[in-house]
Amino acid sequence: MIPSRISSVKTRTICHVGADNSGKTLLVRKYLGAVALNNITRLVFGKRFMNAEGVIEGQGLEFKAIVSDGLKLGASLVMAEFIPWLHWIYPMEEKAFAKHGARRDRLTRAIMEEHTVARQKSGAKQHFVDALLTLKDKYDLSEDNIIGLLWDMITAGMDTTVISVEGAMAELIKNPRVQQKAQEELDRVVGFERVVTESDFSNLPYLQCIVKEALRLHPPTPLMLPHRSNSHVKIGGYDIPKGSNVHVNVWAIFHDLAVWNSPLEFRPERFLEEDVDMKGHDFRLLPFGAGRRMCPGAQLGINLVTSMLGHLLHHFVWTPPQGTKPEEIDMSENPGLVTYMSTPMRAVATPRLPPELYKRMPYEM
Ligand code: HEM
Repeated sequence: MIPSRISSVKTRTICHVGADNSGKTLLVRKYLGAVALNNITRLVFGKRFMNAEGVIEGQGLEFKAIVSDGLKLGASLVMAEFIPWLHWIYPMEEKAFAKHGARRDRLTRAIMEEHTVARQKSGAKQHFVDALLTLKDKYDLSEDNIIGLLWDMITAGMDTTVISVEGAMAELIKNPRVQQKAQEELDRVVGFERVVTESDFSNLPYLQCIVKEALRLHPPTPLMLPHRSNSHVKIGGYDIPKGSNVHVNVWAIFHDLAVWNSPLEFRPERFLEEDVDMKGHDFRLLPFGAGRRMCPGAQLGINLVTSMLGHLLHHFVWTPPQGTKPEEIDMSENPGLVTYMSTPMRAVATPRLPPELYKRMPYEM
């Protein structure tokens, strides 16, 4: 269960892009990564590791190094698991895992201790770490359980949102008609005197369709996460022995001509014509999986992606770098458990709102 404040995070993506970058070619992923990092660490730990100038210091550097090591180690584990004879290539892996785990636990325990002291002084806060520490006795959670849960949220919530927004932005630059239609909706609903907030989402149906269409065309986890069968089953005529690792190829379903009209076309209107659920009830669109191991951060993920896209589109007109045509944007993807675009997207952001709306805003922790 995710505490309500966690599901109502505000993403000030604009603070990271800024009006002073007008006309410059930006590496969009760099800014999205900074927003995702700050969002997730605020939700989980109640901390921003990156300051207003985009500089990461102290605990933040340690945090970033741990995330990056975890991803590298995770990737090698998957390879060795699928091709057992490759195990010999990774002789140090167990030691590396133990070292990584110890480093991660040290940092997390220090942060947990800070929260325990703060809670004793001024009562419970609503960050995920506080929620878990408060529920520790009720649900018999060990410290290791809590550390595991905290890091599940971090690793699962960061790349997925960045990939979704980068894919959507690439499509919006390739399809200026869609970008303009979204901006017209934002101008109508939000106007020119304030920024988008979460309470606007229900009045922005076209923006919501863009989020769905982006997750359909560019699902961040195209094979979902691996599941292991706990008994022998037969599905669609195939025997799946007990203990098999099973991947569901949602990418194939989302691009299937038998399921979607013109599946390769980025056309958010398809979801205005037919409202397709994407939270596990309609098997045509399962970017978050389905069933009891479905993504527990689905609604949070949707809100984060909607908020980031809403801010980016409301504040800026997005075009390809000078001398590049929209159709030249490389949309190929790197294979992996999460699939980033092979070539990080570059784009030019031109401000479209009054200057005061680009100022940094104070935030509450
Ligand atoms: C657009 C964003 C996101 C997408 C597309 C996404 C997608 C997924 C998918 C496909 C799975 C595996 C489901 C399965 O295999 O059945 C998953 C699992 C998970 N997701 Fe997400 N996710 C997103 C954002 C988030 C966020 C923001 C969080 C939390 C902060 C989160 C936390 C998790 C966790 C903890 C799991 C593992 C659940 C388990 O093993 O039972 N996700 N996600």
